Amino acid sequence: MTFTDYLRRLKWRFWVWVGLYILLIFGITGTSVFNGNAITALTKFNVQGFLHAAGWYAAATILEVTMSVGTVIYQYHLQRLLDNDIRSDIAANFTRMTYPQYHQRADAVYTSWLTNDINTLNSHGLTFVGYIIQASCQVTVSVAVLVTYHVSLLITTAISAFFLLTVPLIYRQKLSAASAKLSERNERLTDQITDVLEGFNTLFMANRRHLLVQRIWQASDDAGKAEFDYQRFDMFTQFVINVVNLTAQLALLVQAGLLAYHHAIPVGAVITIASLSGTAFSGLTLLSFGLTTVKSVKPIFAKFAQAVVPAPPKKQAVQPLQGTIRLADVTFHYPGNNVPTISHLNLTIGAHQKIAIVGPSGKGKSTMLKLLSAILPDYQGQMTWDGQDYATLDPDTLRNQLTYIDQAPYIFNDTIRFNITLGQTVSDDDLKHAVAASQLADFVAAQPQGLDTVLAHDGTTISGGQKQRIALARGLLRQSKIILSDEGTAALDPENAVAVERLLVTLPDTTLIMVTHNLRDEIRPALDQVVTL
Ligand SMILES: Nc1ncnc2c1ncn2[C@@H]1O[C@H](COP(=O)(O)OP(=O)(O)OP(=O)(O)O)[C@@H](O)[C@H]1O
Repeated sequence: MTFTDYLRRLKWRFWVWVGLYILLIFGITGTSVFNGNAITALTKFNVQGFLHAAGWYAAATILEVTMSVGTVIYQYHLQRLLDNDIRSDIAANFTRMTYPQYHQRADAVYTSWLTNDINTLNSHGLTFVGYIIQASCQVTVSVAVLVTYHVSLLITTAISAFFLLTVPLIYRQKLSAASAKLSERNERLTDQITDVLEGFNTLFMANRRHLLVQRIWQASDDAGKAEFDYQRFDMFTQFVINVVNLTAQLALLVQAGLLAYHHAIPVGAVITIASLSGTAFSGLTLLSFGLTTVKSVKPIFAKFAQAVVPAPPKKQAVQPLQGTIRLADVTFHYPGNNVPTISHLNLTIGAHQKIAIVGPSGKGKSTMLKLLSAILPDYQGQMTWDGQDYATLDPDTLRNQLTYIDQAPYIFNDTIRFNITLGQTVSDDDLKHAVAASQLADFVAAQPQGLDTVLAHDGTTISGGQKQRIALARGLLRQSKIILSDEGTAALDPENAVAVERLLVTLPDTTLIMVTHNLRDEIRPALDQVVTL
């Protein structure tokens, strides 16, 4: 999608905006014409004509003032629609990305796209589209009116217009490059600020808080340099355009004066021509500047377009597991890692089996759960689900069969209810059951608004164990028949951990694959397999 495509999506609204600009230009041109007419009437001592022109002048001024506000208010209305459109397209693209595709970039980069880049699109894109519309109407109407005074004025206007529109082309490339650099530096600014702020607790405990200032200053200075470079080119382009503009206005004023001196036009017309030439050339300046600036947002759309992933091909829907999941000679490398994380792994997991995966840190236990969840598709060897190759199965429907209880569950800045249901509509009974089974009932009862209590971003106001229990409740609520638990009880006290693990290993008709560093004696007898990586 390009910027023009998004403007097309505004349909009739865009033309309403153009209409408001046309009315604005009628107002601006009207004030120039009636101002001149009033002076011409005065030079002829025609009081009635003077008052008549003054009346029209007042009407044109009211139109100008009203429309100059109306066009801006309407622009903000369009901006809201455009921003929603662009942001939801970017977000829709995230939903099509595979897990590795999404994680190619840091979250802060995406934040920058959705905030900094959208702000740039508003300030350099839509605002300047407004200027282009205004300028195009302004130039057309004022030149048309100018020509009615004397046709020779057209020649001076045409020559000046040529220079005004071509000179900035020299700087267009540089401006585009500066805009691309600015966008990239803004990404880095957001990335570095997010990184250092999220490390606040670590820096606080290590008494290294001064790093906050150092890192934020450095990131700010880098982004500031890029902004400075952009504005430097922008202002230089404006300066050159303004010089040509003022020279052209001066030429037209001299020409109008000479025409009046030779009685080719009335004296009052000199005022109108001076004012109209100001309007026409400031219009051309705006047009020239607007075209250059709007082009500078192109790299932002090019960047978004590069990240677009096509809708995945339709694959076979996954049915509940009846037989086995099999891994045959599976090897997996993370991109850029020299050694494989998983090497020639063979494993059979029967439906309803309870399995523990143990092994030293960094051996690939979590990676194995990710392979089983079909979020890491680039492995060698073969994985099958009831005999069907994972590669032929639709990963979304496969994940519908699973619950993944994460090592470090994410808590949204939303209610406890949302954090458990993730927006799914569930019955109160099911919710209560999931809360009780994950040992959360006391915690919920102690909250001021119970399930409707809002939790802080990333659960900074609750304990690690409480986060894990919320993740467990999420999992139990899904009632899926396969549970993958990645150290899902590691943050719980031994008593609660045993209670939760006991619940997991006794869930009927459920397959459990549990990664653990602490295989408890109370749990071991209930397991069908212990796999050591
Ligand atoms: N996204 C990634 N990109 C590159 N390497 C990764 C990525 N995730 C994990 N690794 C590497 O893969 C290896 C296995 O990681 P994994 O998290 O699967 O280990 P683990 O056995 O679960 O460890 P732990 O018991 O400490 O949780 C590690 O060496 C890790 O550095």
